[in-house]
Amino acid sequence: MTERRTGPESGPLRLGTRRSKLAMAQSGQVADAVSRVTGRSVELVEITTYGDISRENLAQIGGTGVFVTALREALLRGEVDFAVHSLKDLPTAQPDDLALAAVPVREDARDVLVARDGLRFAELPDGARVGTGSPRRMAQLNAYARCHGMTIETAAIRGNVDTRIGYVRDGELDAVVLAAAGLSRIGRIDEVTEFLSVDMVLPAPGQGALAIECRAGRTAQDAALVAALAALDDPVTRAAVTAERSLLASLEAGCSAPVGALADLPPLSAPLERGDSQADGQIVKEMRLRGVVGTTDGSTLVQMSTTGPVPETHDQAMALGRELAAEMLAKGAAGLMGERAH
Ligand SMILES: NCc1[nH]cc(CCC(=O)O)c1CC(=O)O
Repeated sequence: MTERRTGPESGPLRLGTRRSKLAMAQSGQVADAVSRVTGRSVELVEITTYGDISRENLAQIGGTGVFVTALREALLRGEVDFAVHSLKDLPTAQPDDLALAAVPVREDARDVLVARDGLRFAELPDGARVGTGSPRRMAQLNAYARCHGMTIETAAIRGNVDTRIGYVRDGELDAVVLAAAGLSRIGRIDEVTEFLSVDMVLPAPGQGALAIECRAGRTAQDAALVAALAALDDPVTRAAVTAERSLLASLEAGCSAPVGALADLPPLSAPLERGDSQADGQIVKEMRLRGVVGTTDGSTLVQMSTTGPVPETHDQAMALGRELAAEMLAKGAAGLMGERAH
């Protein structure tokens, strides 16, 4: 932009961000991308959220939205122009006055193990203490352990990524489980001792994806920003995370419930491209949605998947999630979520 004007439409865009190292890293990356597509400079505005100051266990404070509410309030008060969230931390219901302007290309969605002595999960000794505060991770790790004759003890931890890895470095725990995307964004991906296969641990709905949120276009300026940010949207990632979150919402589970979900383009037989299949001579892109619900002790898991054409609209993506949820509920999924804290 060469023309200089005064007023909010020409000054720097203000990006509301949490202060954690992970939030600052992902906000910094998005800030660069936003300046590239809008031609405007982006200024980071630090905001403290309840999730950052509370010492309570996430499951106890309710999970959904603790990291997000303060950022949204700053948006609605007009103190910032947009915010970047880890998509997995967003409540499934989208408020009318805010727009999910872009879901950029997803990073590695997997969970990873950071263990002492370079150990993989299957190499952990009996009684190993594995840190994770996530009922979803506990359920799937405990189920894997039971299946393979291992005994592990899960320890509910929380805190930022550095703090969690610290429990392994100082010998308090044998291993911790984290999201690959988080480690990669703060430059600590080299410390991973195993990338956990999604057949072993399905990630949280939306894991590895970011959400760029701004005010819904009530004013011309807001509408212009929504339109400009759309350049950073990846339709396949958006369809995948929409289906995953629809599954979560249809299971009526909060983000701290033991629900894993992943939608991707499944590999099919050569010579077709990844994610393609042939029907009546036509190439049809397919998306596979996998879901899991379990008890945290891993004694019962309901794990199912469904495949359909890659959703082209929001409603189609929502339908994919709803359909899988209905099948999972028919197999008893609801009874496994009774451990929710609220
Ligand atoms: N629950 C906290 C949180 N929110 C997003 C990430 C990582 C980044 C992502 O999943 O996109 C993490 C840390 C973790 O689960 O290890």
